Amino acid sequence: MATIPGTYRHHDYTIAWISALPLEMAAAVAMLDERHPDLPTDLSDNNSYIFGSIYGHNIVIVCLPAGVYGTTSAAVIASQVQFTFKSIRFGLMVGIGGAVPSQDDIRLGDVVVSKPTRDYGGIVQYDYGKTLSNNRFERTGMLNKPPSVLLTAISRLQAEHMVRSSNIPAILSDMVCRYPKMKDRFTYRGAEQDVLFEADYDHEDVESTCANCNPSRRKSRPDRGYDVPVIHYGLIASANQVMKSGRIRDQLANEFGILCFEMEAAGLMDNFPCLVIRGICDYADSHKNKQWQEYAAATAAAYTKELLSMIHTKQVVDMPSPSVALELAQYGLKAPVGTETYAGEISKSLHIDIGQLLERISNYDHDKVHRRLAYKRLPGTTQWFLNHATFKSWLTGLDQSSLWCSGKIGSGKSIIAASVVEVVKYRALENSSYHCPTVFFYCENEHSGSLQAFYILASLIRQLAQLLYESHQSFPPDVARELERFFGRDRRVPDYDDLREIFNLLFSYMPNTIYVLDGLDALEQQECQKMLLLIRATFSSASPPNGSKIMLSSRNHVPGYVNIATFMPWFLRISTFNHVTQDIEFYIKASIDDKSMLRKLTSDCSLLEEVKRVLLAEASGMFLWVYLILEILWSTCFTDAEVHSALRRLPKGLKETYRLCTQRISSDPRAAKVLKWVSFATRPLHIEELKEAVAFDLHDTCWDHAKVPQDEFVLGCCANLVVLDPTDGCVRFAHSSVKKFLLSDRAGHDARYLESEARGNLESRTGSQFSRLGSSLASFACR
Ligand SMILES: Nc1ncnc2c1ncn2[C@@H]1O[C@H](COP(=O)(O)OP(=O)(O)OP(=O)(O)O)[C@@H](O)[C@H]1O
Repeated sequence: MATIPGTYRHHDYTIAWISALPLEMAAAVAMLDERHPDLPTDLSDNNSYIFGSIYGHNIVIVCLPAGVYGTTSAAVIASQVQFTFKSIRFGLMVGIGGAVPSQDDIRLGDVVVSKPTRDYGGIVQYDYGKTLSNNRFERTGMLNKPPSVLLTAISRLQAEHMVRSSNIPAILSDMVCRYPKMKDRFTYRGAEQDVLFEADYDHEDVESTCANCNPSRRKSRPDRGYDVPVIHYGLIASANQVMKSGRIRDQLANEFGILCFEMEAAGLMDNFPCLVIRGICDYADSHKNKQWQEYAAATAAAYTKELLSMIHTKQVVDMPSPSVALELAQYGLKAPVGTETYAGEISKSLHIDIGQLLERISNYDHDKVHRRLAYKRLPGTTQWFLNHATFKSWLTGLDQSSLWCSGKIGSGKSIIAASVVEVVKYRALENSSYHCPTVFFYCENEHSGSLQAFYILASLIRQLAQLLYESHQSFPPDVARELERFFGRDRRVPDYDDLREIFNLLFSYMPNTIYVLDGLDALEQQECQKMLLLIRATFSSASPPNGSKIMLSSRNHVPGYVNIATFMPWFLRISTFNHVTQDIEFYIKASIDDKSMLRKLTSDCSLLEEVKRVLLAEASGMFLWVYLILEILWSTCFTDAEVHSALRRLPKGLKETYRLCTQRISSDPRAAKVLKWVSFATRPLHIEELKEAVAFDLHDTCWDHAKVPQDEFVLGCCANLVVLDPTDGCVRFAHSSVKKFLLSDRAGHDARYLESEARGNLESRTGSQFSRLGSSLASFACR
């Protein structure tokens, strides 16, 4: 439900972030996108809380009382948190821990995340059990696993990190930018300060640092060559005692396969669905000291933030609350998803469940598209737009209802639109906490019909109906009547005019709503005109009707009109032209840093600076061009001379660049296959589906696993024209213009990429009897 500024209540908070030490709490606070005002707590709740949000999740941060650590203290905290915040769905125990270096190549500053194994739920309470007569100690009991929403997010993030580097460095530099005071203590300490001694060599002098320890007893480990923290997934040991012995550490680690030691998790796991994340600050031996604690707390917090970006707020809200979940778990039951949001019938006059009703209005997953675009944004970019005086006056002013963001192809307008949606729907603008109901649509040719006015309007109606229902738990009678007529028992098939009327009705019941529509230029002329006429009729003057506002983003020209400003002159306008240069510069630098982790383009720093300079000068405002050129440079240049030569012959504009990409891949028949499948499947294919589709031909009659290519091949063979979408694991074109280019420029590339042939191929394939492809292939046919 949308939250009005300054009115967060206890029940708005769904995630508890638990820290054991103030320095861990500080790292947690530094991760907040937005800090919320304090809330009063019950007299019986002695905790002190800090409130805020990350990626739209409302989070309460709590710290154990000063000097009181351990499992018992954590258990008490957990029960108080649950008492005060009834909507908390799970906890994140985030802080520092001691590593077991023998289990994995774990270094100080790395992060260990608790992950269940066959025998344990992720945490091993090694001091819990019974002493047997022969003086042996038998560990008993298995602590609960983290909730599945977190385990799924972990898997997704693990997969992500296999294809791209983690966002932790970016999150940490953002932290230092926002909180310069943290720079001294919460940043990387240096590889030379990361010293590991042999497990059986004890610290020489209890009072001092390792200055007196024998350097010859240091374990030599290869230089990693990078300082980005590595994430390790596995078992974490928890007990009420500090682990300060290399020998016992390794003994326990060998017994359980433990990666890390800490002291609180065991107190939480059985009372509270929880995930434990530990930044490594020492090696749990007698040399243990505090030098790395702050940085380790920061890396664990940054990982947690990245993990939260993998989880949608609705997934959390739809989880049963821990008390319900624990109760149901005792009976081996699971709570039905979404019961809290959509309980029962929508009103007496309606005869279907609200969820079913919304699905009937539109089954388009607008939120998923949003997540994908928001995810693409490089942190730190699009800020120029959000800080633009015109944007601010549109968002907060009383006399401006309409804004148009215009710009050329690939200049980042969709990403800007997604940033605006993030700001107004899921978080608040820095220092202004502006939150309001938000309805949005990104025009993408992802599903058949999705570029039609009817389809867009249906999605807007669905979102408005959902917002209205969530705020009142029922519909006004006239709305209920209309919804019943078309989407309830009567199910009359609506035409565009019917939808327009329903939209107008809902619009009038939803004041102060923000509408964001991106990419109307992708529509055919007639469809675009329908949408623009509707927008003009609804937002017919500068001042906002019922306080609602609209932001359109599109290319400069829209089908049927010279541009939006000539059709609706009262629209405020912000052009990306000239404004995105700084973002593009940042994007070039970040992309080069990213790519250099895998392979350095050159070791000549001045040449690398030259690459950056030329790219910035030639990009002419297009992120997309930069993205493609970087791939070309990295996959075709292996000497400095080749880099110099490539820089002199850079393709101008997107068309020339696409042509170069397709020329490079045209000799590879498998690349043509990938392009065909990505083009003509009626829905985006999951990478696993695509790999299978590419693996087999029409003459194949049985499944042969050995033919299935690797992910890297499928993604790498098309010169970055297709990309893996980490939010759903599907493979899509890097941009909608790629498909248009491929279809329009057939003469310029491989003739195998012909629609008719692709159709025939796919149609025959869906009819064949692959054992594994089965249902997935049958579910999409050709357009
Ligand atoms: N702020 C950003 N951070 C990271 N990547 C970006 C950013 N802006 C743009 N990009 C990259 O450039 C691509 C093109 O951006 P986007 O789709 O937003 O352009 P557009 O202006 O909406 O294009 P079109 O006119 O075709 O709709 C994106 O898919 C993304 O890969």
